[in-house]
Amino acid sequence: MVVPTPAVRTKKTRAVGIPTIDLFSLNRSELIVKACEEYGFFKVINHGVPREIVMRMEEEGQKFFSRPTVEKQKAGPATPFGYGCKNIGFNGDSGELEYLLLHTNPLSISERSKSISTDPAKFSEVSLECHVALTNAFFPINKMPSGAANDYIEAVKDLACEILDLLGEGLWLEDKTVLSRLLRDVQSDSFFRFNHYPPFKYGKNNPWDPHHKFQSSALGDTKMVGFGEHSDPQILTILRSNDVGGLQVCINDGLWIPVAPEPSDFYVLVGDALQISPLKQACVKQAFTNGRFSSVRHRAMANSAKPRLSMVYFGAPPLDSWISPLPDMISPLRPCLYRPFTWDEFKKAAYSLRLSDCRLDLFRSSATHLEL
Ligand SMILES: C=C1C[C@]23C[C@@]1(O)CC[C@H]2[C@@]12CC[C@H](O)[C@@](C)(C(=O)O1)[C@H]2[C@@H]3C(=O)O
Ligand SMILES: O=C(O)CCC(=O)C(=O)O
Ligand SMILES: [Fe+2]
Repeated sequence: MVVPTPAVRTKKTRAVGIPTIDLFSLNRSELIVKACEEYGFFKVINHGVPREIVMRMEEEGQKFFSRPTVEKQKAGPATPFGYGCKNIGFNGDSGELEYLLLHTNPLSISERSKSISTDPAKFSEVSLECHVALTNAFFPINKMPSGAANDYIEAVKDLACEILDLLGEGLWLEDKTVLSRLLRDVQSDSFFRFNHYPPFKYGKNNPWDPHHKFQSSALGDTKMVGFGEHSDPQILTILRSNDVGGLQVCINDGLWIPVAPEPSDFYVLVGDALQISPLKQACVKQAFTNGRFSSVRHRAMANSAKPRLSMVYFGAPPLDSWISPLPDMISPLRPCLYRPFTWDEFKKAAYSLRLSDCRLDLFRSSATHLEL
């Protein structure tokens, strides 16, 4: 049997033309706006998230997924939070992966950590001050929670907020922090997800086997879907993985681009709630930006001989927040494309649909709906 070498794999998965934003650069806000408009996807370097925080979180993920299945199942089933294996959501989607989906509220993580780790405090320790702050309507939080998960989530939330503020600057919004405030809100409905894709096994019934009828000429062409095609419903996603590839993004309506794994960097994905670019595609997905940006469709393949571990932060507003185009994004030439809706309403719609469905189509305002 001819087993493709890792060198072939690396070449086949090298990313083409994905924008990289250096957060130290002077023109970063314009570049971020351009990347959001053109791709809805970009890589950030010089992001300021300490490596130690990332490595501690990765270690926690590795430890969890290497536990016996019965132990992992104690953190499940994912309804939607907790441990899930192969089943994604509630409507029959499945994939080649196992995952841990968490709400980012520190108290909720702390509660869950008891079934996730043999050392829950290391995974998520909430300080007394933080506990008081979170349970008191009149916080400020001046003492950060500690524990790998809290530290990681705080760090990537700060990164997401910095990017949203730069976006606000690049869009010349009157209030540049209007979006980041939603993520910083103590009631924010943001999620965190660990995805663990198993290594692809050589052998029978394997498309890499030369005798298999689906055998592909090159490893990169093999279709073993880990996490199927979708857009993320939230405002902004911050994704980081280990050094194993698999992520692909869809650009120009149908062209799938493999994204090179970059364990020291982060990838940023525009979610449905941020999207803009009006009437560009049949499946329009835009909200705050009234169609100027498009949420990026992406998927993750499970083609690698090594397990892939991704750590994904989904920045979302509080459930009762209204999602409607920002006033700066509406003009006589760019009329409001969507009826206003709450994040709660949108999430309910998302959970009633399949992974690959275009949820924002349900919220188009009646006038623009007729145009399609
Ligand atoms: C099939 C589904 C899983 C999902 C909820 C949904 O009904 C449609 C959106 C899916 C998604 C994609 C991005 C995130 O991974 C996720 C947590 C989210 O907010 O929307 C998942 C949902 C899930 O796995 O629960
Ligand atoms: O694992 C990945 O790289 C992608 C995961 C993803 O798209 C998600 O969790 O929503
Ligand atoms: Fe996603």
